[in-house]
Amino acid sequence: MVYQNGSSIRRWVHDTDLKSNPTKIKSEGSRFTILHAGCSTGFLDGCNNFLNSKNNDRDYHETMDGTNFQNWVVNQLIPALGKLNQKCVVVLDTVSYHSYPPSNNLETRPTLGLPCARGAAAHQSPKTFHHNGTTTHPKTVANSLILARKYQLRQLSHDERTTPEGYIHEHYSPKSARKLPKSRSVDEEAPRRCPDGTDLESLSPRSPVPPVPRAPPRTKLKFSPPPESAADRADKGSEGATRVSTDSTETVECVRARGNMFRGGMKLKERFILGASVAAVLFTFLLVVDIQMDLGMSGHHRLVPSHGRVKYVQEDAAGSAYNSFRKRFLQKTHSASSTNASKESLPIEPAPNTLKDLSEKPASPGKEAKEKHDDFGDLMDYIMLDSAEREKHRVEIDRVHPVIQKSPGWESLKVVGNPTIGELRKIAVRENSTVLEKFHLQISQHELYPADSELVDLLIHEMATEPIVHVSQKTGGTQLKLVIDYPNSLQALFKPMRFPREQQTLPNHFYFTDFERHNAEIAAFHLDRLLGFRRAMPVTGRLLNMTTELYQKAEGDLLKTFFVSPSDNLCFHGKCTYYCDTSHAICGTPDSLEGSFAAFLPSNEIAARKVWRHPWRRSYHKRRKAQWETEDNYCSLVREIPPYDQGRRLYDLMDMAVLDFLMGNMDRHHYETFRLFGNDTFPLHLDHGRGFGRPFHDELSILAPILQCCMLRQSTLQTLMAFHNGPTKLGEALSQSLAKDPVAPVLWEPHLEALDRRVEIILRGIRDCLQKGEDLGSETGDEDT
Ligand SMILES: Nc1ncnc2c1ncn2[C@@H]1O[C@H](COP(=O)(O)OP(=O)(O)OP(=O)(O)O)[C@@H](O)[C@H]1O
Ligand SMILES: [Mn+2]
Repeated sequence: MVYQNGSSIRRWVHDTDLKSNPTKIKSEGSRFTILHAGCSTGFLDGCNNFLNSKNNDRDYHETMDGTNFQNWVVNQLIPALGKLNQKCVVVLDTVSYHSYPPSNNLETRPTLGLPCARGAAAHQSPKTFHHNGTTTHPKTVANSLILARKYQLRQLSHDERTTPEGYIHEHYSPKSARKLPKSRSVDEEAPRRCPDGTDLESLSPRSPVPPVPRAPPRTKLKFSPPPESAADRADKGSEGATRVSTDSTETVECVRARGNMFRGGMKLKERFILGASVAAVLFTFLLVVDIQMDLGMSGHHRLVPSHGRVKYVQEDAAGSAYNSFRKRFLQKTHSASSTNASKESLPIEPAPNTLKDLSEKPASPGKEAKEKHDDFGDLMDYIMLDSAEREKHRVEIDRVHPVIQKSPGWESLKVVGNPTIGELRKIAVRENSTVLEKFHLQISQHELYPADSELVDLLIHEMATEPIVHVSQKTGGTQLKLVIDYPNSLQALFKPMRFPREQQTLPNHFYFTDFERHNAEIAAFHLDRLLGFRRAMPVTGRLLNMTTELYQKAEGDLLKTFFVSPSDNLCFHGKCTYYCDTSHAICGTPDSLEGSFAAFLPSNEIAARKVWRHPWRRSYHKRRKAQWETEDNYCSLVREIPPYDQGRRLYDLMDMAVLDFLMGNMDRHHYETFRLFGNDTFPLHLDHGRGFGRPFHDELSILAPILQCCMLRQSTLQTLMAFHNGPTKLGEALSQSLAKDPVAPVLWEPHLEALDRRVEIILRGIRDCLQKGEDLGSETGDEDT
C-alpha cells in the first residue's frame, strides 16, 4: 500500500534521514493498493494493478479482496506468465484473498484462486496483529516467505519508527511483536497435504519429494534485551529461507499433481534452487536494510566496524576493571541506592516551594555522611611517591602503565611552548579590541583561559547585561539554539529554559531523549572551571524580556514562529530538526524567559575546529551496545590509535569523564579541538545540556574510560582529593560559584549533594585500580589493568 503523502505511521527511515521529524506528515492523503508480480529479472510486464482505496481506515480489505485478486490472476498474471515462455513457480503468502471466496474457516475454504499455493500454512493457528492500536485483525501465521518477510519488516519498522529521540510513532503491540512467527514444528506434525484436504502423497504417484534440510527448531529467541545479534538474524533468515523452499516445493508438487495452471517440465531440483535463490535475495535485502537502519546517528569510527557484530558484555571479562568496580560498588551501595531509586521514580519531584526550603531540610543521606570519613590517604601516599618508587610499584604489580600519571610535561608547557591563537594567527590585541576578541586571541594550546583570567568575568558580565541587538537561529545540532548579537561584535549562543530546575530525567527516557537544560550549561562551565580544566566557554544565565529582546530582534523564519499561547504567554518554537513545533514551543511567563548564554567560539576563519568521535561514545540505539561496553580490552585498542597513543589526549578524555560523571552527562558523542594547535591540545567541553538530570542516581558507566584504562591525570586526582577532604567540598564550591549568576540558584540542591557523593566514587574507582593491580598475581590474563 502506498499513501499519497507518505505514511505517518509506517515509514522507512534511512539513517541519513533520522533527523527529520516523522510526525511532520499530518495527512496521508489517498491510499493506493498496488498489486504486482516480479521475479529475478524484475516486475512482469502487464502485471501492475493499481487500486485506489475506497476508504482510508488502514483496512485494505475494503479495496483488496478475492474478486480483485482472482481477476488479476486471470487477466493479468497468467497472460504475463504465458509471455515469459518458461516454467514458473509462483510464491504467495497466506492472506485470505489468495483463496477465493474468502472464508474464515481455513480448513474448509475452497481454493478457487490458486489452489495449492497456500501450502501447509492453513494448518497453523491464527495470529493476532494489532493495527493502529485499535482493531485486531486475525491472520494466519506466516510460514511462507512473504509473511516471514512481513513479520521482519514490522519488527524493523517498529525500531526505526523510534526517532533518535526515542519516540515511537505507532502504537505497537509488544506482545505480538515479541512472538516469532511460529517455527515449523506445527507444520511438521501436519500431514503433507493441500489446503483443500487432499493428501499430497495420494495426488503424486511419483516418489515423494526428498525432505528439504531445515534449520533445527529454535528453542527460544530473545528480542530485547539482550539485543538481537547478527547471528540471530542470520539464523532466523535461514530458517525463513528453508521454510520458503519447503513450501515452494510442496506447492510445485500440488500443482503438478493436479495438472493445474503451472503445469510444466521444470525439474524439481531447479524449482528448489529457484525458490531458495528468491528467498536468499530477499533475505539479503532484509539484512541490508536492517544494517542500514541500525547504524548509529552519525558517521563511522575506525574502531567500530559500522555493522560489526554486537557482542554481549561478559560481566567477568578479563581486563575489565570497570565491571569489577561496578560489581563491588553496586554491592556496597545496594541499600543506599534503593532509597535513591524511590526518589527517582517520580518524574518530577514534588517541588519544594522555594529552593531555600529545600536547603533547610535536613540532608537525607545523613547517616552515610556520618560514617567515618575516608581521606584516601593511600592515594595521597601514592601521589607522594617519586617516579622511581612509582615505577617500582608498577613493576611489583605487573602493570603495563601507570594508573596515575603526571601528564607528559604539559603543566610546564603551559608556561613555555603554549602558543595562543593570537600568536599563531599573528593578530595582536589592539587597544579597541572587544572583550570577546581579546578572549579569542588569548585561547592557548592547553587551555581556553588561564586560572587568573580577568576576561572571563568581564565576558560573563557583558553577556548578562549588554543590550541584545539581533537574534537569529543557530544551525547545527538537534535542539533550538539562538545566536545573540550584542554591540561590539559580542556574540553568545543562547539555549532557552524549557523545564523547571527540579525536572528530572524521565525514568523511561534514554540519555539521548533527555531534556536539554539551560541551567546545566551554566553549571557545567562553573564546574569545569572549579576542576581546573578551563575547557568550557564562559556561560551565564540571563532573564530575557521575550517581547523586546527576542521578538523585536528576530526576523525571517524565526519571527514567524512566535505566537501567543492560550494562557496568554508569548511563545516561539523556531525551526530545527526536533522539538521545533507548536507542541514543543518555548514560552515565557508571560514574556520573561530564562536562558543560558555561552560566549561564542572564535569563527572558522580565526580558529577552525576539528570534530572527533568520542571513543567511549554510547550507541544511541536503544538496543545496541557500543564497542566499549562489549570489548574486554577496549582501552588497549584505543591506546594504540592516534591521537590517543601519545601526548595528552587520553588523559583529557579521563578529565572529560570526571566532568561528565559529576554532572551525570551521558551525551558525549563527539568532541572538538582547535585545528591550529594540532593534536596535542585540549578537547573543548561543549554541550552540557543533558547534564544534571538525575541527582539521585550515579551513572557509573560514565566512568568507563577511567575504570577501563585505569588512568587519571595526577592534577585532576589532587583536585578531587582536595574537594573530598575539604574544607570546601565540591558541592559547596559550586554553589558559591553559581551564586553570582543572574539566574541563581542555578542548580536544584540535590545535584550539589550528588557532586560530593560522586567525587568519592571516583576516588574509590582509582583506589580499585591501584589495588586491583596487586591482585594480579592470582588472576591470569589481566595484565592490562
Ligand atoms: N559557544 C559556542 N559558540 C559557537 N558555536 C558553538 C558554541 N557551542 C557549541 N557550538 C557549536 O554548535 C554545535 C551545536 O551545539 P550543541 O552541541 O551545544 O547543541 P546541541 O543542539 O545539543 O547539538 P547536538 O544535538 O549535536 O548535541 C556544536 O557542535 C558546536 O560546533
Ligand atoms: Mn546536545
